[in-house]
Amino acid sequence: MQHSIATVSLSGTLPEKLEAIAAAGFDGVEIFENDLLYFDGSPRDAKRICDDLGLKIMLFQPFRDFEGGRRDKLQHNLDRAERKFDLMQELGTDRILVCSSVQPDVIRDDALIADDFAKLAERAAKRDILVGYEALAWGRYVNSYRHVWDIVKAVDHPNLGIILDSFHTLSINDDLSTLAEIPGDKIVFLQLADAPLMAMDVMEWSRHFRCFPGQGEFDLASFLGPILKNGYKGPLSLEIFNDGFRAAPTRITAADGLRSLLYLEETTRKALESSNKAEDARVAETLFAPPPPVRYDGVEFLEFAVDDAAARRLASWFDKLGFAHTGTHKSKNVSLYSQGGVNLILNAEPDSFAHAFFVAHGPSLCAAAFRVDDSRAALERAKLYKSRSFESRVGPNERQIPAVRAPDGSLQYLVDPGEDGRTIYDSDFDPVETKSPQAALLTGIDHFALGLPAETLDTWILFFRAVYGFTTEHEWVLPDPYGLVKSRVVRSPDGAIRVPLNISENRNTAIARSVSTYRGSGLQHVAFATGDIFAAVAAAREAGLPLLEIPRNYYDDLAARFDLDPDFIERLAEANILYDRDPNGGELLHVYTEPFEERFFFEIIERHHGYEQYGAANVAVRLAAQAQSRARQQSRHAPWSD
Ligand SMILES: O=C(O)c1ccc(O)c(O)c1
Ligand SMILES: [Mg+2]
Repeated sequence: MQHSIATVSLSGTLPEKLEAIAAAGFDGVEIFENDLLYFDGSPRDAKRICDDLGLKIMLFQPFRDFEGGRRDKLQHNLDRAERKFDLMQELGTDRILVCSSVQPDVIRDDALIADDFAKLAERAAKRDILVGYEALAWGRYVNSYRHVWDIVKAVDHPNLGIILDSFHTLSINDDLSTLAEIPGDKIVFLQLADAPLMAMDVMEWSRHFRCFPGQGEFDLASFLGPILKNGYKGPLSLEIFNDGFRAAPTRITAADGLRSLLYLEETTRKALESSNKAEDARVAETLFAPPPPVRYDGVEFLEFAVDDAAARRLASWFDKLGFAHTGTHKSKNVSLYSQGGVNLILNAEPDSFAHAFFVAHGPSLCAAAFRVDDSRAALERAKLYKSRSFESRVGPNERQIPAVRAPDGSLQYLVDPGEDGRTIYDSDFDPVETKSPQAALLTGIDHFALGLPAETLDTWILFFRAVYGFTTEHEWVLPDPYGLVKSRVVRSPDGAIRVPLNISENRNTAIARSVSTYRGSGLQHVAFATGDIFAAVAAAREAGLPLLEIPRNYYDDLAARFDLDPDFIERLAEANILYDRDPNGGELLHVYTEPFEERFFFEIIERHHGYEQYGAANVAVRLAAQAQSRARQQSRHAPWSD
């Protein structure tokens, strides 16, 4: 398939957009008229730039409010079209999008509208131009592709066809069955956009909330499949109106766009293959077919970028959490801390990736490692999805672990099961004789949550969905004392890996402060699983780990909300443990530490009876407790406090 994108989808000047589109690997572009109007060159200059970049100008758009107008305006509209045809000849493009009229005086007469288009098609034929008629979901009279198709059939002219746009069809839950009637050669162009499901004015929804395939909630495969089965041979073209994309870095957005089309091809291919029909299989074969996602078995380790001083400070927190120092890297200034299958790494190696990460972000999570059953296939899939791989400098006999760059440049290692029982730690670390670690109270990494700049959330969601085949849970909007935090969890299919992604549009929320501290995205917290949270809290307290104090009022409210034994509530209160219960009776007990140097904090979590969530009901009290703790510390350290 050829890939195209409308210039309106990106930030920047027209040259910047075109350069980013070419760099991302697109075959062509839709020139959106406004981008040309504000360009300080001629249409010929724009064509020259595209030619130099190897980009084909595949469509010029939009041409508005043509059909069904006042009769004394028809000649003017036809002459207006001729002017655009002149411009298109300078651009070297032969397709124009005519979107359905939104004018209140549009004449609701299909025969009259068909006659208007017959006149336009005749003029286009003289210029070897193809006119594509697109239904805007908010079109005054014509607002469905099915109505457009009726008119196109009535006109029956070789220079008039239909333009299909997934947003205008899926946003109104239009009947898709007519798609199967439209021959591929009558589809002048195909525009694709996803969107979150929203109950709002459809024009506002379209002009501000479209997103790339895989970032929203539309079933695009059910839209694209029938179109391809009918022999559409044109490009898949993204047309995205999105306020965030208008501000985001052009090249990142363009790269996301290409990745999203590959993801759409893969999901459509799978849908076609599942029908077990020969004609569907033939179409499926033309679509992007990377190796399927591998199996993800959990987080193998988390790696922190530190310097020697921060390493000492963070190591003492690990110690208080019950971790033992179990390994020293054979050739680098890297230390391993372990407990019950949980592995944490402190990387203070100079002149390394971690060091560069530390310089940029301070003490921070610079890498996560996922246990996989086939790292080679996982890496191949990632590369086919245009992700950058990473190879670290390794010493003799040390293991090269394949890694993928996450959207923020951090690393995500892909760790195969050890061969002949040797783990990556056996090959890369010298064991450290250590105190006999107490019975491990922490047994795994339940999840690790990130704080992201608000405009990058869609990029991360598409990355995890496409590159790893992860799924997303629904969005939580959570109250911070200083604004709202939005959270969406990406997770491996069986939930062995869960990564809550948190953003905030407000300036003083915990997430906003975290993004400022890290100067970009960063670790918000790590949640360790335990089978005995009370014992884990007692041990942490004994070791002097600063736990977050939860106000007494929370526990009084708990007694009102759940029929819990009063003694149990007292135990929870005494240990500052939070509690939640889901509608199925699943229970969650969890406790938080204070943040490590105003950066990330740790959570200890005990799930019961299939509880699958993350204690969203307790986020408000956690955020308030953190804000109050911070205020207390600031007042203690305030110069006027003594
Ligand atoms: O919102 C609009 O005006 C608009 C213009 C052109 C399109 O192709 C479209 O889908 C919407
Ligand atoms: Mg459109």
